[in-house]
Amino acid sequence: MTRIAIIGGGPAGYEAALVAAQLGADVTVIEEAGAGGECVLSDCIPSKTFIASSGVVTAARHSARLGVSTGDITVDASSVHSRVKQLAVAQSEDIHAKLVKAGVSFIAGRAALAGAADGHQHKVRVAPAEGDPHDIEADVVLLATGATPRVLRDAQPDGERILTWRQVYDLDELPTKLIVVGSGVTGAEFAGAYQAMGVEVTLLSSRERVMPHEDADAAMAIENVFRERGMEILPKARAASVKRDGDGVRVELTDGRVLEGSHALMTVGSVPNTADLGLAEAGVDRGPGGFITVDRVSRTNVPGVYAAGDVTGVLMLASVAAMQGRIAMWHALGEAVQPLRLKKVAANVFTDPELATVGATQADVDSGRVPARAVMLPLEGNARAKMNGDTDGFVKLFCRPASGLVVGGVVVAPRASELILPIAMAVENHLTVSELAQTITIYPSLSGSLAEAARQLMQHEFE
Ligand SMILES: Cc1cc2nc3c(=O)[nH]c(=O)nc-3n(C[C@H](O)[C@H](O)[C@H](O)COP(=O)(O)OP(=O)(O)OC[C@H]3O[C@@H](n4cnc5c(N)ncnc54)[C@H](O)[C@@H]3O)c2cc1C
Ligand SMILES: NC(=O)c1ccc[n+]([C@@H]2O[C@H](COP(=O)([O-])OP(=O)(O)OC[C@H]3O[C@@H](n4cnc5c(N)ncnc54)[C@H](O)[C@@H]3O)[C@@H](O)[C@H]2O)c1
Repeated sequence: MTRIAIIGGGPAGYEAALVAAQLGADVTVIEEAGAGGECVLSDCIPSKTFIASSGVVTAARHSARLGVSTGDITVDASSVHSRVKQLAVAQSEDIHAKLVKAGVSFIAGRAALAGAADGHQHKVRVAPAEGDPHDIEADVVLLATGATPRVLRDAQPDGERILTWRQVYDLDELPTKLIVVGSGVTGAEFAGAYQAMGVEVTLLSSRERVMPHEDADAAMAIENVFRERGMEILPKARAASVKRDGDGVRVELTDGRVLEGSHALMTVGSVPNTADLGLAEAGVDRGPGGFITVDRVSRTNVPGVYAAGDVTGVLMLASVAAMQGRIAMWHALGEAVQPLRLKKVAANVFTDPELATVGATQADVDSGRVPARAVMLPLEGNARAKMNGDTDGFVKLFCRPASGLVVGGVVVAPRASELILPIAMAVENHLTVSELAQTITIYPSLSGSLAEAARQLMQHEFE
């Protein structure tokens, strides 16, 4: 029986463990924080639970537009935070139970590679939360240790006023004036959620616009909604330092500007968890930013040692982490396996409205990397969007110029995370715009705009 040791029990680690157990391997997962990892306990699940509460506030605030008055809206921060924490713990317990049921040995504690491999044998040093440190032997090791919020030298989080996204749920009350430092996906999601909850928010964007890695039209659409709702967004604003100042914070920008707020939320990216993992001693290579270098079947340079998830920095999404972990196990256990394909990964930003993408991007098309035609339809023309009072957003579809094959799309809309699936399926299954257009959609529905975009792209074929 192949012995597999998995260090880290987030989506990369636990999904790998389930696949390996299903294939009859002897699997041990060593995890420090709890089953499900930081994804479940402090990052993805808690932030989306928090955002679910903020969405209720937004709906209530906008209800008057639909002729419904709800009276005063109050947010009880401790109830919101305890719901966030309870849901995360419950999810972690579910995952733990699933692992145990699958026959996986789960050790709460830390682990590291214990030196170079002896032939095909790897040693993993385990420091359990309870009990004595010991070594276990494994034929295959998966490193799935995730990443940690990046800390700027002059902006040390104190857990009270200067916060990482993992610390916000410990506050007794919501901030009164929050400065969000960093406008990547994490910064944008939290800035939007806090603003919805009635917090005065200033969002610092080190670039020209928020979410510089996302579709420019989509990011600008979200930025416009944020501004309309009263958020202050400072472009080209890079924080040089964030200091505690009495009952508040003082943020100094690199251009000398100074901002004051009640709290600062640091969302300036993540660094891989590779410290004390024994990588150098075991000869495992790391690349730029310290991320573990892997190929498309999750192999490191050391035979028998795989890595998956945020610690590889490939694409920091739970879905990708899970797939990298599964691929590692399929490969290690001799199953037929398709190398990781990043071009077809659907992703979603949980702002209001949401921003979902899949496949080719506008940047691919503009640069000529992907020859494609595009159509963008604002939701202002969609009957259902008008009824719901949700017209901020659009759908955008890309297809091959001659064949009409759907190669990608962008949706900015309420629940774009659900609306992206038809485009993702079209991209995955090589459907054409004609095939998409000939699908009868619900009337009235937001998905009707997808079919309409496809119809418009069909028309171009004949021009
Ligand atoms: C605020 C936020 C929101 C996000 N929202 C989404 C989202 O909506 N959708 C999405 O797809 N992705 C989202 N992501 C990204 C997603 O959370 C990560 O891509 C995912 O957590 C990666 O999984 P992982 O298994 O690599 O790492 P993790 O989930 O971080 O798990 C790794 C685990 O390894 C443990 N560990 C580290 N070192 C050791 C050691 N030496 N021994 C034992 N255990 C160790 C850690 O404690 C951790 O629990 C979000 C990220 C952030 C920051
Ligand atoms: N919904 C989701 O799926 C979701 C949610 C959150 C995060 N994630 C993933 O996590 C990964 C990381 O995203 P992220 O937003 O945490 O990090 P990021 O690295 O993408 O963004 C951090 C931003 O902070 C800026 N920054 C850095 N130093 C700064 C300073 N001193 N002052 C002002 N700005 C500064 C950077 O320029 C960058 O734009 C992404 O790959 C993302 O997809 C996914």
